[in-house]
Amino acid sequence: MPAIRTRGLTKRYGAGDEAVVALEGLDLEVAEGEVFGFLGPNGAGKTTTIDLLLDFVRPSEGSATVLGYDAQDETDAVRDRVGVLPEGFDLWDRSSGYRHLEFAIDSQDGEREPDALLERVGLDRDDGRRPVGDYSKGMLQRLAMAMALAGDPDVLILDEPSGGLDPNGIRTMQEIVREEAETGTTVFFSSHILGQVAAVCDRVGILDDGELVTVDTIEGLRDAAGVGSRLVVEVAGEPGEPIGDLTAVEGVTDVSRAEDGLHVSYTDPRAKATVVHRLVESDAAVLDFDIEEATLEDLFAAFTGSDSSRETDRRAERDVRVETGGDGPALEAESEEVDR
Ligand SMILES: Nc1ncnc2c1ncn2[C@@H]1O[C@H](COP(=O)(O)OP(=O)(O)OP(=O)(O)O)[C@@H](O)[C@H]1O
Repeated sequence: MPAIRTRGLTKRYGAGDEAVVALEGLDLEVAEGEVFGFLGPNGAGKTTTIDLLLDFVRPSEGSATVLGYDAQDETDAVRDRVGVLPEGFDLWDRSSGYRHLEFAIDSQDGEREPDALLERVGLDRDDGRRPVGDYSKGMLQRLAMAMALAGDPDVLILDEPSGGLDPNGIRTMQEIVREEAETGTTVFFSSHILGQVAAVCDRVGILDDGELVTVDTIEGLRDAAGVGSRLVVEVAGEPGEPIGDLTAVEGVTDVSRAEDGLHVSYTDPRAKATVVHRLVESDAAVLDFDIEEATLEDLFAAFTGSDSSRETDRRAERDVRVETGGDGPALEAESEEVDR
């Protein structure tokens, strides 16, 4: 039995000429225990899909089940088993984080301890005792994650979970997703940030303008779209190795010269080491190199033909790497700002 199954799920807001088609004939299956990334730009229909799964809105057509329960007819059974971190949420400003968690645990018949949940999301005891009106955006997001976990859910639905989180917060969130998945929880992770989805998801569905464009693994998507990553190598002098020879390296798809250095595109990450090694062996001195990951925009451009802001996005990612001296979550945090 799939954890989530939709058939022809369609949602139109409004009627007649004014109608907005938020979701069009969604057929989707998410397996139990899977971490599924639901990717799409603003307005693609991600939140609408989640609202339909939880019966916050009614479909115009089609159906959905969660853990075998009908989303419209067996809503309580669905909500009892699902933990949700919604995109926008209201909390009681004067109540503490601890109180919110007590309430969330009670209302979901959970057995987890508020302090253990606070610790899990990186909020300490003192934070937990403060009114949430005093919390920063990132702290609120951490608390919302803890509330989603309060009932020990079988399905965890996260709608843009990284909003307001700093790099550490993003790392914590990713760790929680992995830990939950290890215990068999299905995670439905909605985001418009490819890097975050790629870091934790088994498979990804791309939604564009209410329609599911494709479902695949991240690697499968890159292969299918022919969108690889790029190595930018800053060299002093001319590389002795003719450019043509680098294109012969397995996994390399393209090599070109640009102002900031040699651009080597590849679909197989193992190609990087060979390329750098060959350049070092050549007469050129390798001064620096950088890896630019394919972005969500690249994948969208490949799958939907939509416009791409690849260069802006890539430059921003590179700047962050330089500032932080790191990669991974820091890069993702900045990409988020650029994307938003
Ligand atoms: N209550 C509503 N009334 C009218 N239109 C709506 C309503 N809710 C959503 N929409 C429209 O449906 C479409 C899909 O919106 P949705 O919020 O599902 O997208 P999303 O992928 O979650 O976007 P974001 O990443 O910005 O949250 C958008 O065109 C949006 O304007």
